Amino acid sequence: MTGYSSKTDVATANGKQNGSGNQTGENGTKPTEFTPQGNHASENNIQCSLTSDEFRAVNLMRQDMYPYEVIQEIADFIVKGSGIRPKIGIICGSGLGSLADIIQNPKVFDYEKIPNFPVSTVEGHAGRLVVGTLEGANVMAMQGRFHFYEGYPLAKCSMPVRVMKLCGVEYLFATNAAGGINPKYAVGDIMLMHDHVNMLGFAGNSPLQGPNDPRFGPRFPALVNSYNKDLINKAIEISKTMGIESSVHVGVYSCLGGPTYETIAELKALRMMGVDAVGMSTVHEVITARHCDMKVFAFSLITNKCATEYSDKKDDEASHDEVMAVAKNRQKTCCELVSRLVAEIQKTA
Ligand SMILES: O=P(O)(O)O[C@@H]1C[C@H](O)[C@@H](CO)O1
Ligand code: HPA
Repeated sequence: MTGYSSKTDVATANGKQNGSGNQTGENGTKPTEFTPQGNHASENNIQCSLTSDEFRAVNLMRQDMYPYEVIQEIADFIVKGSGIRPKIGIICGSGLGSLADIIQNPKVFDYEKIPNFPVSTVEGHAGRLVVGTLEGANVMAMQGRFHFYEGYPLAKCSMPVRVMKLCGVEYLFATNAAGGINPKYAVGDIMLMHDHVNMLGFAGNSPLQGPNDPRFGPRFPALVNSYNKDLINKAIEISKTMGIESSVHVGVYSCLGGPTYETIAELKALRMMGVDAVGMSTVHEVITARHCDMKVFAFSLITNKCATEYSDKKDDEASHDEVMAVAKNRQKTCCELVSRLVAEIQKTA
């Protein structure tokens, strides 16, 4: 979806561009001259030619303030609807939706049916919330996450983490597909995240921007020790028992805004900064989870190798098809790692 603009460049709700401001939309509705209050269009006396429905659609997508009470309502809807108070929340990365398929006695909520919930727009993100049990533990999993490049503000991308918190979740498992920058990483390896570089944060964007509600957490949360060391160590032990320790690493992830994959110069810069894997998600979810004091475990499945030198090889180009194919190939291993770690948590509970 594009933002609204002047009359010569009208954005429509389905993302198509019309040539002039005063035509009839595809659904036969004639755009009304709609001047939203308090935005730059009205301040500069530029008329906005969206229909009121279109304006509402844009506004809904851009909405980033979710008051505590709204989050509470969503959480109540899920807890009542499932009859379960989950302890562990799982976010499935691109192509890793099968992490939710292993949940037993699942109660499934399509995102469209959850009040005030965004919808998934990316291939490999089904758009369902699955609540049930795994290894005897109550869990909820997002089969589909929200990304900044989809047009959602960061606070909206990570709003479901707060929903998890108010459902009772204490542990967040965030997973993602990522490009491997560390030359030692191979496609199909797993990187346990022990830190991140928040590139969107460098640019002044945070899911915690705006008024702080202390019922969630402090105004200025610390982020050192964000990634729970006990869980990382447990995962390393599990990888040994699975016989995959040589393809499991501990490293630093960085999130860029996407949807473009990175240039060689960007990848070189990230490597110099100590980044091992790069993606387009997770960091804002981790920030939101740490803000409300959840324990975080996160890993990247390395779905492609990132070139940090110039060459003519077509192989160097990342593609979402490749990302999805590798994730599909490695889903069994990822599921086993997650199940075993959940079992460990459940054992010590
Ligand atoms: O949701 P994740 O971070 O796993 O997905 C990655 C980043 C983009 O959404 C997509 C690019 O292929 O995969
Ligand atoms: N870059 C950014 N995001 C990604 C990549 C990548 O190479 N692979 C999977 N998600």
